[in-house]
Amino acid sequence: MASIAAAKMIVATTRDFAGSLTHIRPLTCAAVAQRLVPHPPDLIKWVKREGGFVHPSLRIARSDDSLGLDLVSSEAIPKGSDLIALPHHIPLRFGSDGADGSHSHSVLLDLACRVPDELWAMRLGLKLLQERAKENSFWWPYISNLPETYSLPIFFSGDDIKNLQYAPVLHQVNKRCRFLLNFEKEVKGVLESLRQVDHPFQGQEVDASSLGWAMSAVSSRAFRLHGDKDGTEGGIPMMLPLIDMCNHSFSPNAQIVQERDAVGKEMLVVSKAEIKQDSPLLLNYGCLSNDLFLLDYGFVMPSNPYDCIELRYDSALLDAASMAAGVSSPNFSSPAPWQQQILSALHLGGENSSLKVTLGGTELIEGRLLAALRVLLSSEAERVQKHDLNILTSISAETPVGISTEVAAFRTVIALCVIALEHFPTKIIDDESLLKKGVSSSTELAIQFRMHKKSVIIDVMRDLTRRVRLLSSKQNITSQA
Ligand SMILES: C[S@@+](CC[C@H](N)C(=O)[O-])C[C@H]1O[C@@H](n2cnc3c(N)ncnc32)[C@H](O)[C@@H]1O
Repeated sequence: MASIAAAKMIVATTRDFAGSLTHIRPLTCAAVAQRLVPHPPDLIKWVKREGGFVHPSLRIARSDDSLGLDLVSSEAIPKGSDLIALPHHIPLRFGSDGADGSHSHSVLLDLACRVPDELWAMRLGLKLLQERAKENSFWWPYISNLPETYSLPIFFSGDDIKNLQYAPVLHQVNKRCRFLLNFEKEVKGVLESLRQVDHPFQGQEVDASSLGWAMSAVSSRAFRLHGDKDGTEGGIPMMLPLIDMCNHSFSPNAQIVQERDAVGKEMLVVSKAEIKQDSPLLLNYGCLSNDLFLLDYGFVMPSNPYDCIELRYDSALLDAASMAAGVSSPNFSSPAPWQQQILSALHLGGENSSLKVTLGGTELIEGRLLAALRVLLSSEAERVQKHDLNILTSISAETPVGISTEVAAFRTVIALCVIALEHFPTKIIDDESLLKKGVSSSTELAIQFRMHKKSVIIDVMRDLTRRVRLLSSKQNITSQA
């Protein structure tokens, strides 16, 4: 696969690049938590010098849980306290300090326009690379404190990409690697004919590894907050120096708020619970699946309530699963016209269909899949048609088309889970013994990722088995009465 070769190439050249754009000090040692330079300037002092506020008991420290660096409080801080305030000129945005009408800025804009929307991090990454290359960049005290390398899967070896064992994420990794290789060519094509004065990267070479570094720095650290014109530009990505030293938790003790001051927006971090002495400040990066945590941030969350597995709605697969579950003559492949109509309304058939469905996460069974199962496993058109889609898609709507159809639907999903588990080349027990043997950090991350995916499937099976038992006993009581 070209993409895996790309990933290997990126791994091989990341360090070379880190040296090539470091104009202030050479990369002779990466001992200080592998930051871009060995002894970067004090970020807290820089923020204060620039007019920001940093709570006096905060300091940057090496995380106790090996999560890189974090921000720790040396004393207890009450709930509702201001912790950090960044004046509007400190965040690094695509437009910051660059909309100067210069040719180099329009070259940067032209390159940014070639990046697909879904890879928005690369756009801000171009700005970050520009500032990294610029001598006397205002943001150098921040940039020099960024990690030198990232644990995102685009930097994994080919074997570790395969070790993920999960097709939707393998697909995404390959897509991103392919993009970086193609974009390298495009960027080189644009830059080769430029005069030094128009060159957005001060004449320095940019390749797939430097682009990958910048894209990863942004995807793992940028926050998508409102722009200057409230509401109209929601979700503008910005890098927030110092604030981005906070690690992630689903039970955060701090949150970001934006406040308007005389000159623009101020970014504030306030405590949303008491910060205990010697505890890290924790922000919630979002209610994300492990796919996104891995692809964008390079870590996975154990017992992640938002993690799920993706499946394709495939009638032949559903027929097979249903038969394996003991459902007699399922007709997913040959729905009646009234069933076909509901499938179209669910976008699981006909034009504009979107066949990706999920299991696990907060929904247990994606509503569209549940509705399709309820509809296709029932032969009672009238009974089904009297419900609207809100009811048919809701797992908390109790057996809207009857207990036996509900049981058949849940059994079919359990069989789907068995099929999904069989697709993984290893079992959790094999993964555990691999981890015990000791493996590289990227192999460990890949193995943890696939173990969590398998746990999601097993949890769905457990939950549905419990529901089937409950429904079956209800059915027995009703038939005995
Ligand atoms: C915004 S930065 C936080 C500061 C970072 N620890 C550092 O050393 O610069 C996000 C990165 O921190 C790490 N991280 C944050 N929260 C984590 C968590 N809950 N588990 C594992 N790694 C985490 C990941 O490497 C992630 O890409």
